[in-house]
Amino acid sequence: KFVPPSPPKLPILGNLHQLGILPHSSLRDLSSKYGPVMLLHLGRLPTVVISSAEAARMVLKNHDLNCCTRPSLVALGRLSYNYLDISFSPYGDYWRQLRKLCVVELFSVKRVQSYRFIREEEVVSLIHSISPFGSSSPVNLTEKLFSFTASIIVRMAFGKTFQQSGFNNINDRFEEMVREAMGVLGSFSASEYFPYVGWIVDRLTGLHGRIERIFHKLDGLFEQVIDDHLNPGRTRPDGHEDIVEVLLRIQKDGIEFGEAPLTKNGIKAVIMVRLFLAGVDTNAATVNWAMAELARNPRVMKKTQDEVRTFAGKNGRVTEDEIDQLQYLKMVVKETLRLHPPAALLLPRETMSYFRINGYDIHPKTLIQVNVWAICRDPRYWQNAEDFFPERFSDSSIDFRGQHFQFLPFGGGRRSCPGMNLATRIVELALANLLLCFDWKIPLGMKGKLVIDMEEAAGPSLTVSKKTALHLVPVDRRSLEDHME
Ligand code: HEM
Repeated sequence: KFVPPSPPKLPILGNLHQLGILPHSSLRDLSSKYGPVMLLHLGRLPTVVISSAEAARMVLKNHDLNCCTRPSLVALGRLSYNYLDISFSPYGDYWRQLRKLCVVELFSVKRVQSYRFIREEEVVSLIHSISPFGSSSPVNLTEKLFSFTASIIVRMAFGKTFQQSGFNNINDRFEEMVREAMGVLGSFSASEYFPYVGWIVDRLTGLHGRIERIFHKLDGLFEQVIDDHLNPGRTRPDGHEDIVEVLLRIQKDGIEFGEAPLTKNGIKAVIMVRLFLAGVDTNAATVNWAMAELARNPRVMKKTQDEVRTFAGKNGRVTEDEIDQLQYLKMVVKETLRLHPPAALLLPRETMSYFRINGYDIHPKTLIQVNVWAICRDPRYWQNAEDFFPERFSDSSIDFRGQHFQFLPFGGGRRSCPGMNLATRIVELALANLLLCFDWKIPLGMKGKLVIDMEEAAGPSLTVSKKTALHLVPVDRRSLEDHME
């Protein structure tokens, strides 16, 4: 028997106490001692943590089929209507059908292209919201970016903004709802880890109540949206088939998902988990980290701005057509995803059958976490790994499409992210326009210094975000130019 190395564990808790407040970082430290294939016991759950590109290749390529199901975790189960969503559904016919739906319908090149006008309109609103009159006080970019990505996803999914849908009150609470949901999804639920008694702990810590509360809030919203779509007098403000419409059409066509047509809960699960919980926060966090890195790296900021201002934005805005000219900006996005992959440990997988990695036995029903955050900062693959240096991608074929195992911000294999194209379009467009329209300054901090805190937010969440909101001072280029004329 060849069991992967494990750190010493406590009775009952196993290694849970060693995860710390930033599990990806604690796991990197542990793996430097116990190796790239390490076995932890999270309560009763055996978990293999992968921390090298070679081992990631084994898991996501060579043995992808052995470990491409997802574990049935409590919070994931509730928020995905009992695993009816694509990301958390077990591997099988239902998942395969949903995955096909994503590739062919929801995130196909054509569909993503058809929502281009939404992204371009929302980027204009973002720019207006930052500086309508060229004022130069600090803005909370984190907040603005969240509203920006949320508006895009809401319009793609529902065909309308919250205001147009008559849900004015939702807009303000939406960020809170998404954060709450991401929090419970990333929480360690005791029911998972401790058989028989775990559920009592979850009730005592309030996790059970939090899951139920957030589930009902979001469920009520989606119920209203679906009813609204079923109203025969409904008009399309955006003039395009939105995602709820696509899902209702597929349901009506009676296409089988597993053994039955898509149910209403299935529709809600797809909108809930995939669009809202994965589409909003990940994109917002990426643009936010990119702006934070640029603000503290003036050389890179200037070089990116020069490129954007030379090759794009002749009409005052960068359009999606122009993005392909912006090769350096694309490297900036890659470098951001390398240092700050929003899903630091990917989404958990579970093994379905026995296999071996590096000579170690991996048994069925083992949780697999790939620490892409650690791999992306590993000096064995990256020179000056902690530095923000986009040029490292200039003469390199490395990309994030799942074939380069040292760089997997979107995962790899069968369960890799199908929203990758949409995500990169949103991120690149936002960044290009923020850099075209404004120069950015760091506000003076409490101690009179120009500093940006790059700490990661502790606590449970599926997305690694910046701990403190990013405040920057926008200097409106157009007002500067007007002033000079
Ligand atoms: C910067 C933005 C994003 C990042 C970094 C990201 C990253 C990821 C990662 C790491 C996974 C898990 C891969 C694995 O387990 O191997 C994933 C899964 C997934 N992502 Fe994304 N994602 C992003 C944006 C989006 C968007 C915008 C959508 C759609 C609106 C989306 C849809 C999905 C879906 C459906 C899955 C589940 C796939 C499955 O289990 O079969 N993602 N994503």
